[in-house]
Amino acid sequence: MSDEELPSGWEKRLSRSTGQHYYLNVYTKESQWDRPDKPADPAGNGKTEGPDEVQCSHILVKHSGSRRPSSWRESTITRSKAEALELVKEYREQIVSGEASFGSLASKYSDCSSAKRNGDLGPFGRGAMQKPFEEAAFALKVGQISQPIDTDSGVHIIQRTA
Ligand SMILES: Cn1nc(-c2ccccc2)cc1C(=O)N[C@H](Cc1nc2ccccc2[nH]1)C(=O)O
Repeated sequence: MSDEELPSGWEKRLSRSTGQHYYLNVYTKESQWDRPDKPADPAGNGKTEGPDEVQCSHILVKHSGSRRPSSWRESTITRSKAEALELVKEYREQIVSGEASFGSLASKYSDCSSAKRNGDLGPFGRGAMQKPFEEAAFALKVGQISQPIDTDSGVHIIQRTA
């Protein structure tokens, strides 16, 4: 079945962070990686509580096992995952204690290109980011900072800003 023949109620989207396609149920805004083989259920199963979109900033510390162990800060990132986790924990402590602001540490230390915007990723919906990041982001209240989150990109802390 070609893509034009997607079952009704589904849209094919491209994930900015993974470069993979995913499928969005236009009624419930639920997303899935697998191609749907039947029409979208308008009722859904109520899983999509909470907002359609959130806005977050993050600090990403990459490591040697990251999907792309390179960033604007370092052409070849060799730190271990354990070292990345220690750094992220230190940054979180500095932010929570008031010693430093989230944006200032993101702009200096985040291995994501969003560092140029003080870590701001802009608003995003479900299906746009790697699943562990998405789940953590959508579980945050505005202003809250996550515990360290592992994705294929590295170790993150996330602050929901809207
Ligand atoms: C998802 N995304 N948005 C931006 C971004 C947004 C606003 C302004 C500039 C860059 C960069 C990225 C991105 O994938 N960056 C990757 C690292 C990365 N991997 C992520 C996984 C989840 C969320 C954010 C993430 N950032 C990179 O620079 O190697």
